[in-house]
Amino acid sequence: MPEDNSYFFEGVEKLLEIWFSESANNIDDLRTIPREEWEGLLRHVNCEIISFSRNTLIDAYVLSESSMFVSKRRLILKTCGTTTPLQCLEPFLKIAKQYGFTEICDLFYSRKNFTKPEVQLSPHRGFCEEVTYLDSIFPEGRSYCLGSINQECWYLYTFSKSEAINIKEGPEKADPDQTIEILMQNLDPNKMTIFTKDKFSEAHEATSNSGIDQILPDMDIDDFLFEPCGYSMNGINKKGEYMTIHITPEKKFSYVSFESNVALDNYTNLINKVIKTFQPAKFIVSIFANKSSLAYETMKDLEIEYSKTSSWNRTNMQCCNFPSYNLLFAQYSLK
Ligand SMILES: C[S@+](CC[C@H](N)C(=O)[O-])C[C@H]1O[C@@H](n2cnc3c(N)ncnc32)[C@H](O)[C@@H]1O
Repeated sequence: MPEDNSYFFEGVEKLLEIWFSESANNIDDLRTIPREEWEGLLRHVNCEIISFSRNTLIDAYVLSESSMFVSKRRLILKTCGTTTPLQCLEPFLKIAKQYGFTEICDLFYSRKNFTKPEVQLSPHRGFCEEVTYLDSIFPEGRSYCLGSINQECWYLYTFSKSEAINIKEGPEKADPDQTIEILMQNLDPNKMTIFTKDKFSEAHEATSNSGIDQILPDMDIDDFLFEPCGYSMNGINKKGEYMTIHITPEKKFSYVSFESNVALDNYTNLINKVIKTFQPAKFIVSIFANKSSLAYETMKDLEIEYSKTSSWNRTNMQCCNFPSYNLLFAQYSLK
């Protein structure tokens, strides 16, 4: 790993998820947007495609800074470092329109607080700047901060068409949707050496040695090991679900993120598996579920309060009810 004392990499990602309403003819598909268009959009973000995988339901891109997933009417763009994902929003909406998608039904932009906000580029130099930028496109959008504003927190901006037109019950027949994110910091240095070129020359060796391939075993994995260290993977399964893991192993600013939209009625086992695999000293969990999701009812009672004999302290827990989604946010640190 780099010995240079001044080197810093911001592992914390900016996560943008956009859902379009079904197009007029019902057959338009974001996956028909050609690769050159995506490459052009990613130039606005300051990152590039380094690997690609797909199945019949989802296209998955590993990026130089994290990942992008494209399905029929949903885009997920997750980028770390000093990337500028909001810079591609307007050009993307223009391109999506040319491919039949004129109306956004849900938009989520979220991120944890940065370790070094001062190195970020506009419009990401602070959450207020990000909100001002998003509000200029979505005057009906709303912004939130969960956790502690003066310590660790997680920012969220949402826009929902049902909210904008004041339909209190939300969309009647939305596709089931849920997303779990686990953002981990201060990781076990021994575990982190797995994600260096000193230890393994091939990404698949790091994937199997760490146990990443056992977290959700039905996923087809596309993985990448950076020089001299750093790791990214996308997994996709036949149901069109995805998982993605990104690892910044450097001891001074270690960070790992796990994200998936796998449908489960209870996420406790998955959270336990992820935590065991990476052994962080602190982490936050967020779970979104819409009304059609298996998780919608159960997540309110989700018991991610580890037993008294475990080594985890839950330092925060908040639940929010949005018009069409429930959100659970919890923060843990070692006792
Ligand atoms: C892109 S990866 C994963 C980032 C992810 N957001 C995370 O969870 O940390 C970042 C790690 O790869 C390393 N790295 C090495 N070469 C890189 C490159 N060309 N671009 C981005 N990161 C690189 C960084 O130092 C860092 O440890």
